Amino acid sequence: MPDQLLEVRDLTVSYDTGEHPVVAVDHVDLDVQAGEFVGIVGESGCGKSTLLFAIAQLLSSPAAITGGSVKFLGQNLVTMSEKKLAALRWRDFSVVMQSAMNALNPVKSIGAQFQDTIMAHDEVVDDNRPAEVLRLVGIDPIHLKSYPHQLSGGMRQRAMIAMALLFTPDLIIMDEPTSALDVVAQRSLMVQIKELQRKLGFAVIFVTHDMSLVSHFSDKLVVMYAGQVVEFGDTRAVFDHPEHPYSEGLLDAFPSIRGPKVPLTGIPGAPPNLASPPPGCRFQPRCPKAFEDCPKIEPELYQVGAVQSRCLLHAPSIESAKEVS
Ligand SMILES: Nc1ncnc2c1ncn2[C@@H]1O[C@H](COP(=O)(O)OP(=O)(O)OP(=O)(O)O)[C@@H](O)[C@H]1O
Repeated sequence: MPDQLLEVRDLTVSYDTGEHPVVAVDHVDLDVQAGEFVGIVGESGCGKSTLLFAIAQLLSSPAAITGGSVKFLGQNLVTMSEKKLAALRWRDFSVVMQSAMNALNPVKSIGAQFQDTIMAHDEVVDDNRPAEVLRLVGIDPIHLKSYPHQLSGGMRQRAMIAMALLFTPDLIIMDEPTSALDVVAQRSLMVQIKELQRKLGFAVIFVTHDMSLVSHFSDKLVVMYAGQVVEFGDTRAVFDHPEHPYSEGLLDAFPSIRGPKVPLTGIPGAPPNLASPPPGCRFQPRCPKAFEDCPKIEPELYQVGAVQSRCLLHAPSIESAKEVS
């Protein structure tokens, strides 16, 4: 398998809401290598879920991809027929969304739902595979006969992850899979996802609000703000030395579990309305480091050491940034 699994380029998604379309994903680039764990963080409404849905080609009206490409193992999913996509989904990449109760069919047993997924693909699957994947996520295969309501919230999320593993995909896309669980169940599910990832070698794209989860589990970190990637790099590098003032604000807004106790400082104000984002840098109205050029120039992602940051403070020169803008 080639190292480069996913290559997202210039991806733009709009919600057509009439006069002013909401551009929820704005020219996003993202690379995921085989076996990598990529976390995506950002405040509510910054476009994280829309980005995941766009990557998986699961958007529905009024949302639509208005530009860019999503190459998975070299094939552009944006222009692919629904039939080809259906063959790839679950087999080569799978998706686990926020609430398993909504994703699972309440009137079918877990086993029947696994069979439906298997039947939808022309793959030969060992009869024992459903039991095997349930065991992998720590559920007794006896529960193949159970209905979703007979399982706890944590077990339902595990069952969804088991389903996502049926064909041992190369990539699993997860949208806050642990958010409905209590903190202890969250952590144990994350540890299990990480162990499975190490064992089976799949890559993960993981959206969360929880900075402590990404700090422990993801290799790479994407920080989104107002539909754009504002910082990208190795998780450790971003946590140790955030280069974008928004990342800094996000990190300062979360308590450190083991570090010294420091007062938490939130980010003042609220994210902008994406139908009419502020001019220049989208974060400038809330940014403690904003200066006079920030409302005038749209920053690009600039390389700063090992990370990329969309902040004019990192532009090689304001003159060159002006030219691009
Ligand atoms: N059906 C819709 N019509 C119009 N705008 C929408 C619609 N759904 C989402 N949006 C807008 O798209 C933007 C991105 O939403 P999205 O759900 O992707 O953000 P998010 O970062 O995943 O938020 P959360 O963390 O709360 O799940 C938001 O500003 C939201 O207002």
